[in-house]
Amino acid sequence: SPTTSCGTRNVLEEVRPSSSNIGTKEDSRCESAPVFAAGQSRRLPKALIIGFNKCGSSALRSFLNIHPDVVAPTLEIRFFIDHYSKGLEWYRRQMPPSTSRQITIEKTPGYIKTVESLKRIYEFDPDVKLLVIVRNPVSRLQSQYAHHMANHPETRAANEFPFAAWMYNRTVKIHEVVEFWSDYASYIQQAYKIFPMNQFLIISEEDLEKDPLAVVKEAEVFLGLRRVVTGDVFVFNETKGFYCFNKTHPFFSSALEDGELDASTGCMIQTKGRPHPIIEERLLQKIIDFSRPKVEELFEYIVIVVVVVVVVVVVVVV
Ligand SMILES: Nc1ncnc2c1ncn2[C@@H]1O[C@H](COP(=O)(O)OS(=O)(=O)O)[C@@H](OP(=O)(O)O)[C@H]1O
Repeated sequence: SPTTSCGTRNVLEEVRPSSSNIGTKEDSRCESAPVFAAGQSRRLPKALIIGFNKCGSSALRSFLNIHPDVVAPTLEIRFFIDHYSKGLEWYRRQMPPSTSRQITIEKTPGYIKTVESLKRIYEFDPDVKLLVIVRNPVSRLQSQYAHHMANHPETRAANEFPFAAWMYNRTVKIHEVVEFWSDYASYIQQAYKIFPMNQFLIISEEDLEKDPLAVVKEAEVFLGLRRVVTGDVFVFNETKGFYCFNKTHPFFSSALEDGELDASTGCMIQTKGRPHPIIEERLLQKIIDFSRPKVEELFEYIVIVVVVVVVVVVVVVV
């Protein structure tokens, strides 16, 4: 392994900042004089996964990262939200090394949430490609609940906090909770006001879950990558209940750099793909009813955008 200023750790260990060392003295010392493999350096992202959390954003990053022409830091760097004042050089230093043939993709689902971070991204690179992943609001709420319970084991042990209690035990009304977690449309509209529509790829978690190959192939075209990912890269894991990487595939070695991947199974780590709670019928119907207008708004908006793009293409061609 190449030697770095941090000692004898290899290049990949050296470039994976942990949440505890981002921006710390040790981190900058390690990055001040790295020795990379021939032709490698840290490069700023050409594409960003800007939304949405609990929608499969990590699996999307990890599945794109298997492409030989893609590198991606595992951590959410949150540069355009929390670290902007540290400057672009700091941001660049958080990236893994890449060759000139590779593109860097960074994932921070919170970027889509504020106009300020979107404007900063535009200033950073008006041509940057933007990936957005959305999900059925019911599953997104179940995922958020599972996340909450995993982070509050004391309530889980007491078994006193079922999904319904989590939904109702708040200062805001349940319809507001549902609307908040189903509102993809207004954030996407907000982003469309800053970037041209052709810079977005909107993906659904359901598609990623059912057919990761189709999503990765779509992304290859969108990102201008070589079309090299084939069906044998992914394999459905019955125990996990999700598609995972085929550990015998030659591309798997690049997936191993991903800190959210379980190398022994080829699947995403345990915190990705937790069991979801069963929702009692009446509450489920309420969630569906409250979320439907938001989802319809999203679909109407996406359809309008598709029609506009088709009309523009036809006009240009004619
Ligand atoms: N292949 C594969 N493997 C594992 N998990 C998968 C996969 N595809 C999609 N998902 C779904 O990703 C959900 C987690 O979403 P995020 O990564 O966006 O969550 S986070 O916001 O970063 O915490 C996660 O939600 P939970 O099931 O609630 O854990 C998964 O349902």
